[in-house]
Amino acid sequence: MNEIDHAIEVVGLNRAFRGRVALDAITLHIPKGDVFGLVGLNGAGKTTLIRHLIGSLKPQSGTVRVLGSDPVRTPETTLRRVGYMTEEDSLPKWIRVGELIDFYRAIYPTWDDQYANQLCDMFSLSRQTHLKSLSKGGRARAGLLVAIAHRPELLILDEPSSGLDPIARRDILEAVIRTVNEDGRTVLFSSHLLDEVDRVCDRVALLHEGRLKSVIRLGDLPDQYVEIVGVVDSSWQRPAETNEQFGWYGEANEWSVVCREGSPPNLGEGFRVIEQRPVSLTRWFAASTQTTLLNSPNHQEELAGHA
Ligand SMILES: Nc1ncnc2c1ncn2[C@@H]1O[C@H](COP(=O)(O)OP(=O)(O)OP(=O)(O)O)[C@@H](O)[C@H]1O
Repeated sequence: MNEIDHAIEVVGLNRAFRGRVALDAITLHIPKGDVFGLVGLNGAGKTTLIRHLIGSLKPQSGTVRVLGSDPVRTPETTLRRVGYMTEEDSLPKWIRVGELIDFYRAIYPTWDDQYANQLCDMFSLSRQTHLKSLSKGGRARAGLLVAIAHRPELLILDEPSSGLDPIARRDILEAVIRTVNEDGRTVLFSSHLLDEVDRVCDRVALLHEGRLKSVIRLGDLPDQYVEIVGVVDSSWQRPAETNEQFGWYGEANEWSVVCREGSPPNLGEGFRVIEQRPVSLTRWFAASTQTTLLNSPNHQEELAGHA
């Protein structure tokens, strides 16, 4: 693919904070028109990557192109074509919804008044309401409104669901899908809520400890991976993890492992297969980040949090 086909092109991006690596040689191409998910455990580097995309961090090495341009060198022209919403409740609380809309309207030449009004109705927002009198979820809706009412070519959502109830989350997802469906726009969606990611994304990138561990097309997950579940006897020793077979998970005498389809698994002596099942995004995520999960005393809670 050439440059024109990608909304985001990151090549060899490195970033360290005070000598500590946060992004390690990230190379990632996100095709135009995709709804693209970014997942990873806390501290994996998702927000740091996104901050490079919106030009708030300059690459220490490597290159970042957003809609074909460098967001650090040409922020005005690049960022006008981008919508961005962060997990932080960062909008000024003293402002009214209407004033917030007028402010963003002045920035973006492509602002769509009719669409903004529709979004106000959809998100039950009144222009007169002060942001401080809205709930956290209400302010998140206002943040989403001003991120998408200029119909950006690329919408970047960093944990847009934090603080939202499930109904509000659905609103956000529907708005995301609507935005994308129009004219092949691109969405980059960072989230810990894997069921949401599963529902809306075409492709998912997994960041792990600052590295890009995998990029998968969600539709390919059932064809590419299988989970093998079995019971083990006392002689069984857990085989080493490989690129083809990873994410051993279990306790006592019942264990499972995620395997790439087509590669014969090495399950070890004393493992009796009781089931083969498709791999869910949550299980794939847990398997791919297994080192951390197994090492963490709270790995069950982490799994539950990502379910
Ligand atoms: N401004 C900063 N100064 C120092 N360290 C930072 C800074 N920003 C991020 N980091 C570190 O970089 C690493 C990646 O952080 P980042 O916020 O990108 O992770 P994340 O995947 O977005 O995490 P979360 O899911 O918790 O939001 C972490 O170790 C974090 O502590």
